Order: sequence, then structure tokens, then C-alpha cells
Amino acid sequence: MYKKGGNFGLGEVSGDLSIVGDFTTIPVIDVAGVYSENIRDRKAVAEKIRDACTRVGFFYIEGHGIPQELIDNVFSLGKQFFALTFEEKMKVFVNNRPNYRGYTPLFGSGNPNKEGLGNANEAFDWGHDPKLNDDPNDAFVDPFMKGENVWPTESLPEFEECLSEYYRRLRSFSRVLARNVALSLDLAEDFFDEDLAHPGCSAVIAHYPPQAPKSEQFGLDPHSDSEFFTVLAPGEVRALEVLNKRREWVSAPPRHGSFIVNIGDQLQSWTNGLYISTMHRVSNLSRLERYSVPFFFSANYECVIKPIPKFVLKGTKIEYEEITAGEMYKNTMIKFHRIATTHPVYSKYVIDGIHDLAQHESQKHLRYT
Ligand SMILES: O=C(O)CCC(=O)C(=O)O
Ligand SMILES: [Fe+2]
Repeated sequence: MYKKGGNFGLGEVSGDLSIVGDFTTIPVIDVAGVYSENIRDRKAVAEKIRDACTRVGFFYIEGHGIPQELIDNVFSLGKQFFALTFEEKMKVFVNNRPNYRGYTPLFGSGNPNKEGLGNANEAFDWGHDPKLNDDPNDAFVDPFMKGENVWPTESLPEFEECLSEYYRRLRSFSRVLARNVALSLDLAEDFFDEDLAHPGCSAVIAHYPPQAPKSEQFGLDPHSDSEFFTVLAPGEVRALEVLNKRREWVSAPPRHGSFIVNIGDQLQSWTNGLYISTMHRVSNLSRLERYSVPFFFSANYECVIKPIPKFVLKGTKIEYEEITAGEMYKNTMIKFHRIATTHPVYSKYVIDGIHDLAQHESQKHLRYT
């Protein structure tokens, strides 16, 4: 369930924070039918999506139509980026951007351990900005996280173009998939369209180096995603695990050519818990370098997320707080990146004030117009 402040970065899983599904395997869905002009084809996909979203919250997708070459190029450039020197990568340090774009160093995010180290991954974030927006009516009013993407253009001239193309491609696919999600909920297919006109999406290339076998740290702490849904390119190395009702962590290994889609807190809230935003975590115990690219598909930042009345049964209590998509994202990012601002190695790169919590709190009076 989405609680104010989000639950990203939880070190342990407590029962009351998440709804968990009854599953032992993650379904595989061929989604090619979402592009069909024939409603019967679209409905056939929607039925499978409904089953996966109510029971698991995770599913593999085939037939998505996103060119493998584009995915491969993103991974290849990501590997080149992470191979740059620390100083070079820190030129685009995430904590010097109010909108959390750029580089998060290894151990620089998540819950710190006794030595003050966080998650065993390094990452590069990019996302919604005026340049990537495709809605002429979007004024890009974001009181919390104003700013543009930041690119390591000096070292990697092709980075911006390739990652921007990936962003646009994944956003357009996600809009089509969202129509099928609407259908799966017996809503009009265009039900979410307006709220996804200038979606505040973001994407990450993450590098998870191999962890020591008995490492107490995670590659990524157990969490649920805060957005509408996530379309994950999981790379080639098994490391992602998904929590079921019996408190078992079910492995979600990569399947070549498939993405993994998981429901986020926005959709869980919109459906009043019918669709599950399932907890998951990453531990890379494979001895191989792992790279993955989640694309977080969100509603417009100013969109207020609250249960759709038809999912609220008479006499039941609404358990989900009303919150804008932008605030959800901001809360997640502040929590997730706090460690980088206090860690002795990274803090010397921090420009004071940008990620001051008090400063964010004091902006609370600002609202989208
Ligand atoms: O890399 C993965 O397999 C999952 C990443 C993830 O869960 C996230 O970034 O939210
Ligand atoms: Fe996640």
C-alpha cells in the first residue's frame, strides 16, 4: 500500500506495508495483440494482464515490438558510462540536481549498513524534461523538481540521443499497454489517456557488481515501485526476486527478448488494491557484472492519484492517501538518495541546499496549477 513518504528503501519487509500475491511463478504474456485493430485480440491480452496483476503484480512480456538493437545500444552505452573514471562520472552527480538526474555512485543510495554503505549498485537516471516532452499543452510546471536531464556528452557524445530515443520509445509503448490495462479493468480503453498526456516518467541504467556470497547488503533494498507500472529490461544476469504471500522470494530470471513489467503504487492505489504493487529486491550473487534498465511509467506529475470509485466497495474504508504523482516521485527520490548527501566520500561533491529536506518541506505550499 502507498503510505505517505513511500516505502522505497525499506530494509525489511513488514506485513502491513504491502499486499502480497499468491504465486510461485511469474506469468509470460505475449502482448502483440495490444496493437491489433480487432477488439477480440486486445481483450485476449487484457484477460491475461488482469490475472497477472491481481495475483502477482509482475509479468514477462513478449511481442512488445521494441527493437532489440535499441535495447542493446542502451546497455552498451551504459557499460561504457560505468567504465569511465569516478571523477568523470561525478561530473553528473545526481545529488547536484534538484530533479535527481545523473549519476549515483556505488553504495550511494538506499539503507546504509554499519559502515555507512548503501545499495551495491551504481546508476544513471534520466527522465521527463522539457526537451523530451511530446505534449504541446504541457507547461512542465514542476514545483518540486525543476530541471533538465544531464548528460556525460564530453565523454560519450551518443549517450543523450540513444537514451532519449529509448525514453520516447518506451513511453509510447507504455501508453499502448496502459490502454490494455484499462481494458483489463473493464474501463474504457482511453480511461487513463488524459492522465498520461505528459507522463513524468524516468529511467535508470544500473550496474550491479557481483556481491560477496555472504553480503548482508542488497544490490537494491526490498521496495515497491511508486509509479503506474515499470517496464524493466533485466539484462542477462539473474538477480531480481519478487515477494509472495508465503514470504518466499521468487526469482525472476531474465528471458531473452522479454521485458518484465511490474505494477507500481499509483496503479495499486487507483484500483484500490485490486492490482498489486509487489515488493521486490535485487541481490547479485552471480559473480557476473549485472546491468539492468527499468523504465518507470508514471502519470502526469500534477495528476492526483486516488482510488477510482468503482473499485471501492460500499462500506469499505479507502486506505490510500490522495497524492499527486509528482509528490510520490519526489518523496521516493528524496528517501532513496539521502545516503549520498551524508556519506563522507560522496558528500564532498554535494552542493549545499539542493537536497535539503527542510527546503523540500517548505515547498509544500506550492501546488501544480
Ligand atoms: O534491476 C532490477 O532487476 C530491478 C530494479 C528495480 O526494482 C528498481 O530500480 O526499482
Ligand atoms: Fe523496483
